[in-house]
Amino acid sequence: MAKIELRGLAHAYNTVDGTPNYALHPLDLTWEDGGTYALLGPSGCGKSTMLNIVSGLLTPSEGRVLINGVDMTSVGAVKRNIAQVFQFPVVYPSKTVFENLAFPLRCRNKPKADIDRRVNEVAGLLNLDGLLQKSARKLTPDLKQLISLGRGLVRDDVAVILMDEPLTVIDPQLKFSLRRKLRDISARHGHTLVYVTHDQNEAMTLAEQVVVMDHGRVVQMGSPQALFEEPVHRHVGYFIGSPAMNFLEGAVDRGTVSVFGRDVGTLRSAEGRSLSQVVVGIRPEFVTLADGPEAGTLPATITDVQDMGCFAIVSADLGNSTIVKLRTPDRVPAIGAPTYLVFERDKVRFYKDNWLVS
Ligand SMILES: Nc1ncnc2c1ncn2[C@@H]1O[C@H](COP(=O)(O)OP(=O)(O)OP(=O)(O)O)[C@@H](O)[C@H]1O
Repeated sequence: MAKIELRGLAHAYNTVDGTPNYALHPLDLTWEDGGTYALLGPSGCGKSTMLNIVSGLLTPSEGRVLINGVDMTSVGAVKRNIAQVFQFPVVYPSKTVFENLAFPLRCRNKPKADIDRRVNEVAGLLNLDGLLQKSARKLTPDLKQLISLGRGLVRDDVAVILMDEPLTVIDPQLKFSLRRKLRDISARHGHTLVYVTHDQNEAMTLAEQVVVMDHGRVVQMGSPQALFEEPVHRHVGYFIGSPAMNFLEGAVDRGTVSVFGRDVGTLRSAEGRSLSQVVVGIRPEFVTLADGPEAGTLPATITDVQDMGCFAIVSADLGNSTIVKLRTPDRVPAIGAPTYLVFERDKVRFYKDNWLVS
C-alpha cells in the first residue's frame, strides 16, 4: 500500500491567450498510506482529472505525483501498480465471473492457490459466490459492476485503489450496504482508497477524509465532522449538510457579531476586530425556536414546514425575505406564526470573501 503526494499539481487541457485554462488549479495534497479518501464536488469540478493524473492515464501540465516518495509523474499507468474502477462496468463478456475476477491475478502469474483464495474471498464479500461459474455476459448491469469492483479489490499488493463513481449503476438498497463493505474491505486490507463522488452521503459514510472541490480547486480536506463543524469556505457549508448551512449578512463590532442588529456570537479569534460586513454561517441543526423575545433571540415568521417524520425542516423569515432553515424534533407553530430563533453561539461561524474568519 502507498502514500500518495501531489506536489504543485495542476492541469490545463488548453490555454486561453497563452494562459493555462486550469481544469485543476495548482494544489498540494497528501494521502496517507491505508487511508480512505473521497473526492467530492459538483460535475466539472475536476475530480476525474485529478484521479486520472494519479492513475497515470493523464500527464499533468504542472507538478509531480509521488507514490511512496518516488516521483511517478512520467511513469505510465501500467507501471504504477494501481487498481482503478470506473463508473460503468468493464467486464470480459466471454469469461465467467470467476475468470473475470481472477484476471488481474493471472496477468501477474500468481499461484493457482492464491488466485482461488482471493477470488473466493472477494466474491464472498460482494455476494457473487453463487455466480462464479456463470458467464458475465448474462448478468444485469449492477452485477457486472460488482465484478468490476471485485477486480479492483482482488489484488492485495496494489499501491492504491481509485474508484470513479463506481456505485452509479447499483440499486439504491445495495448501494447502502456496499459503501459499508468497501470501507470495511479497504480497512481490513490496509488499502489506500480514493473514491470520487458528487454525493455527499456517499463521501461522508465511506471516507475518513473528504476532499471538497469546487471549480478546479480543493477548498477543504477534512473528516466528515470537521467539514460539518468547521467549513473553511462557504462552498463547503453549502455542499455538505442537508439542508445546507444558512448564510446571513452580519456586522462585527469589537469582536461581537450581529445579525439584524441582534448579537448572535463572538469572533473566536482576532477579538476586538471590527468588520463592517461579514457573512454569518449557522447550520440548521444549531438553530432552535424560542417561546419569547429573550436576549439573543431573533424575531421571525414561519414560512414553511416540511414534516420529515421524526423531525421537521422549518423555514423562518427574519425580514426582507431573509430565510433561515432549522431542523427540529419539536412541535412547530403553524405557517405564518411569529416566532423567535436562537443560534447556538459557539456554532456560529463568520466568513469574509467566502473564507472562514472565525
Ligand atoms: N479531455 C478534455 N478536454 C478538455 N476539457 C476537458 C477534458 N476533460 C475534462 N475537461 C474539462 O475539465 C473540467 C473538469 O472535468 P472533470 O471531468 O475532471 O470534472 P468532474 O468533477 O470529474 O466532473 P464529472 O463529475 O461530471 O465527471 C470540466 O470543465 C471539463 O469540461
